[in-house]
Amino acid sequence: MDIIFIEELRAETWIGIYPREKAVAQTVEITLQIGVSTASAGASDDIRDTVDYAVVVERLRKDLAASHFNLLEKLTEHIATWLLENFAAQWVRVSVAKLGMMPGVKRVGVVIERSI
Ligand SMILES: Nc1nc2c(c(=O)[nH]1)N=C([C@H](O)[C@@H](O)CO)CN2
Repeated sequence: MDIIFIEELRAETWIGIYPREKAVAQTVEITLQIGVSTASAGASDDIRDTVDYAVVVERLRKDLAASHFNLLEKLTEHIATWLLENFAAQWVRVSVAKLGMMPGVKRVGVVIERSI
């Protein structure tokens, strides 16, 4: 399995179970591993034969700016499903973290793997 990855993407979204989290968008940090054959693009050198990571980042930021979820579990599942349904991905590993939520903790988050 070949992998296209996007690491530590920062995006704004509405996420959390507490009223203060529902009142203001917050930044999440996302790492994606997208399992897709890169053999065609490796041969053709043509962006149309692969997953364009710039397109993934742009569309994901737009999608998340309008998304409201309670749990990181739900947000992470949403991203995994979106990748599998909209790109030529066969497998994805999605990590979503909140930053500085608690004193003495750098990140909290969820990592999932899904496949078609
Ligand atoms: N397993 C989870 N635990 C918690 C979540 C979550 O999304 N998944 N969320 C919260 C709050 O929204 C938290 O981020 C506030 O600090 C608490 N626990």
